[in-house]
Amino acid sequence: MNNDIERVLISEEDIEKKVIEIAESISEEYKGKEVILIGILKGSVMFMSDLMKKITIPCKMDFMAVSSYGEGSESSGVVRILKDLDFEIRDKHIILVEDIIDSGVTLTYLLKYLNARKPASLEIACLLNKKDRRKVEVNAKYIGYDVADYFLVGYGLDFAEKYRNLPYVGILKEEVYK
Ligand SMILES: O=P(O)(O)OC[C@H]1O[C@H](OP(=O)(O)OP(=O)(O)O)[C@H](O)[C@@H]1O
Ligand SMILES: Nc1nc2[nH]cnc2c(=O)[nH]1
Repeated sequence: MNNDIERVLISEEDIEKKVIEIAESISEEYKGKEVILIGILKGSVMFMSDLMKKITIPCKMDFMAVSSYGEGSESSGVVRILKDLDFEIRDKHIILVEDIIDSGVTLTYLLKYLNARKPASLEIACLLNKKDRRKVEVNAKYIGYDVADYFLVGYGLDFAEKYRNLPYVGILKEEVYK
């Protein structure tokens, strides 16, 4: 697997430090409240579990699975819910947890969908932000790293379901996906 990586963009150690930083901010800013973290499957799984372990206030987890209509690298703008929440979120403090924001289409849709259920608050925590790729503006409260438009894998990010288990975020060699 490592042979398919052009170079490591964010090391395991750096990810760990960043996750702790974000968890500390959340623990401080939501003190006295209970938070529900909602992970968007599957890419967020590593970030979600590491983040949750470092949060020191009461915290629950739930997951959603979504897919964009029309596969391929460009999001079509339409999002389909494959798995909805188990929890009722009315009057709850919600943080959506994502591995990466790219076009912003997925999160824009989810914010609208979940806001209709009247949570007390709804924010976003994402590890990676490809802000130059945005088609729709999304305001994420917690962002790990702004990244350039490389094809990234590892720490939850896949290519054809592979590489999610790499402990770092790396740039995939072009010859692997072209
Ligand atoms: O900002 P956008 O352009 O909407 O793209 C971001 C979405 O794309 C990725 O998921 P993907 O569809 O690759 O599924 P996965 O998490 O199961 O890998 C990522 O985890 C976000 O959910
Ligand atoms: N695996 C992966 N998924 C993405 N979705 C948007 N950008 C990326 C990326 O660089 N890698």
